[in-house]
Amino acid sequence: MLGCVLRKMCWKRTGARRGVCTRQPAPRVRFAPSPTGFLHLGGLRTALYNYLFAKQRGGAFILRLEDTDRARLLPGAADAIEDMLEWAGVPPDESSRRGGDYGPYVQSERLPLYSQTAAALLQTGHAYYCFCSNQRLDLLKREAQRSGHVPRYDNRCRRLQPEQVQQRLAQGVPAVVRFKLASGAEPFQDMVFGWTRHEVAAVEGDPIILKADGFPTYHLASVVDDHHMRVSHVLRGSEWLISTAKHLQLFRALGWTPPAYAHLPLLLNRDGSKLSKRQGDIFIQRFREQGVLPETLLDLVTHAGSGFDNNRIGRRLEELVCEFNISKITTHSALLDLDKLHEFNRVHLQRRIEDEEKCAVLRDELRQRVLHTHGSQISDRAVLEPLYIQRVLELRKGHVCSLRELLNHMHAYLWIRPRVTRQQLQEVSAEAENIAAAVIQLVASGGSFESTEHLNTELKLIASRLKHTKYSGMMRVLRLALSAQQELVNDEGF
Ligand SMILES: Nc1ncnc2c1ncn2[C@@H]1O[C@H](COP(=O)(O)OP(=O)(O)OP(=O)(O)O)[C@@H](O)[C@H]1O
Repeated sequence: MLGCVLRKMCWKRTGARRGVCTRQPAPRVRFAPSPTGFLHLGGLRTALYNYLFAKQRGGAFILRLEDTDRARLLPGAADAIEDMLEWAGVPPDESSRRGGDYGPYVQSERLPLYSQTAAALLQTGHAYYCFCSNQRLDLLKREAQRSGHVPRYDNRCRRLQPEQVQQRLAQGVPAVVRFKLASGAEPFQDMVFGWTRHEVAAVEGDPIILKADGFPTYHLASVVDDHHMRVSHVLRGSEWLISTAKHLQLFRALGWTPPAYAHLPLLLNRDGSKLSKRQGDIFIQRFREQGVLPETLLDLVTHAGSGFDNNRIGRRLEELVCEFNISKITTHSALLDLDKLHEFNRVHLQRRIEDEEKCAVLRDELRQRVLHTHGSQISDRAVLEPLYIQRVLELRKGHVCSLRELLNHMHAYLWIRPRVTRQQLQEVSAEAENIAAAVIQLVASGGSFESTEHLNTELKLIASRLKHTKYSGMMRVLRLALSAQQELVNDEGF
């Protein structure tokens, strides 16, 4: 805790990493997903690091939806992304749902800003209209591929005379706006990757910034929005690192001060591929449905990567905020280890059970789940009482890793009368009826079951009176009668 306070003070008074003695304004950071799919673990980690960075320094965490790729929009994804951030405990301070001073927070509602900016760039000669048809662009691409070169636009329309441009516009020839890349690369200091330099004009043709349908591409839209939303730090996936040179050129052409950049290592699948919406990867909703707790996911994604002094298990959100240290983020991508999920959830579930307030919520949730799963089969309504549910939670904490597990067939005996036939019991022991009668008598006599030791002594006494059944055989009969399980209940995960 003390470390956290010191880090906050240190950040405010100095330029922290650079050691500059100036007071830093509270940062404004943004998470900017495209609503072309649901939030996955990789996106969640990038969102979380933005959140931690902002909260550690008393700043604002903005959610901006980048919905300019109209062909890939997925209905419902925008809402679902924000729902998942809220569920995960990292809600934005500003978003289209929450409002804020710098909205709209959805790019499709900001189109005039982009067209005005493109017009300004055309005006100052930093951009130009391009009338090249898709056919020509395809041809360029194929030619490059045939000759073993990386395909790139040849900047042909840069050379059009103003009259030619006017004429084509007047004729209604479809046009895009391209940004003139300057040659020569200016290095910049990335907060994670350090000094970086990318000679973009040497490897790429001039990029499109405004499409023929009036929608901006990512490059223009993100620069315009970062400027107008007063974003001070851009923390985004490292796949954008090489585009940053382009973005910095745009900032310069517009006369704007760029934000500081931190490119975050990506979370990868086991096969080394990037977790991505396009592959329908590991969506947060799915984990939630399976009973994974939000703090488990936060723990899992931070554990996979860097950004902390150590890799201990079981950090709560407040601890993540305190302990996050951007200078500890490494440049290499991290493999996601889903095998840890069970262990992490077990730890966090136990913590919730031990927290009075959170446990009350768990009890309600478990009750709902019990009703949903066993509903009409429940003959003893006492199993729905808070005290009973609390007892179940206490007994199974540290063993089960999700509430869902308490509803599987192995745990059905906790809620409904087990279905076992006399024959099944007799197959285990010919003295099954005697055992049952003796145990029923023990219960009816009001024997104290407060301690397991006491209960064991009583049960051993009953076993000693049996002729053909040992204590272990008697226990098998009881287990079968009470739980319909032949073997000990094994906790099996989600
Ligand atoms: N696997 C990942 N690990 C870490 N950050 C990621 C990962 N995938 C995406 N991000 C980051 O999350 C933010 C939002 O990403 P976005 O919504 O574009 O998701 P995406 O999975 O990259 O999408 P798509 O694959 O559909 O292009 C971006 O900053 C992006 O860099």
